[in-house]
Amino acid sequence: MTTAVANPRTGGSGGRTAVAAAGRQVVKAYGSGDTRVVALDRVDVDIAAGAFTAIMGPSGSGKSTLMHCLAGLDSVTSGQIRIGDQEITSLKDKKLTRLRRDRIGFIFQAFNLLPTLNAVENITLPMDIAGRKVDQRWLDQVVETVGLSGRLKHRPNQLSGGQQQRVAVARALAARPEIIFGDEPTGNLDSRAGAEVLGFLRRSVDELGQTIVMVTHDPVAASYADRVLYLADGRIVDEMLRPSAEAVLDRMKSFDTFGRVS
Ligand SMILES: Nc1ncnc2c1ncn2[C@@H]1O[C@H](COP(=O)(O)OP(=O)(O)OP(=O)(O)O)[C@@H](O)[C@H]1O
Repeated sequence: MTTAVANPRTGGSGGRTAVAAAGRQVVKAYGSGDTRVVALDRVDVDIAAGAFTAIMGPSGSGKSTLMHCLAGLDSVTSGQIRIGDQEITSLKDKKLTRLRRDRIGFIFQAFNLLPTLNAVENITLPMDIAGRKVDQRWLDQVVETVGLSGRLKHRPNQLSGGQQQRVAVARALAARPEIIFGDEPTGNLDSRAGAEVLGFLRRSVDELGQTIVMVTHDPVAASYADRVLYLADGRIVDEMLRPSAEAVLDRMKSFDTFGRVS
């Protein structure tokens, strides 16, 4: 597997690495006049296919906004967003909804499982809604990868938090989306359950070829990624390849110091 990546500052394609999603000169501003906040300030970014990318940065730096814009959950003020070869900023609502449904997976901090459905019904729900046939072999592989084989008939309230999050991970993987976006996907799990879920995400990249983008505050979570992008004040200010938790923590501290003295 390649972990080669593009340079977010130049927007280059990183050689032959396939790009799963890209932003060009993305600006996102909220409000107007005195209350105008520029959450993203001309961001150029390429997300490598088949790789695990973490987005980090201080609170309010624009992490969630960037993820929501890349995923087509939020509109941009100006600039372009591409999912694969599809430019999405010009798409009408209906087409965008369909693209999100068919090509993108989401894992949020709240698991968003339906309490009346068992684990496997929750996992296949998006495909059932989309009227897509479930690929049983793939489903078995995903369930095996996330270690849920013995829990498929359990409803969410019969599962631990970590198991529920694994159901949410399996739900995102099962539809074989081109790209999965996670917003603090392990944010409310204890460290052991969080490590398990991150291990599954890592395996899905290594063994299933999945592309994952994850927003996180946690250096340990970021260390599971191939590449960490650092945001500050709505700009990508740095990146780290093959990060270790210690190196990520050190980088965060240096930004912190910089932020306070500047
Ligand atoms: N709906 C909104 N209306 C107005 N301002 C917003 C809105 N959403 C976000 N912002 C502002 O945009 C900036 C970036 O917010 P964003 O949530 O992307 O940051 P973040 O890095 O994800 O923060 P955190 O780590 O605290 O979740 C912040 O200054 C925030 O106050």
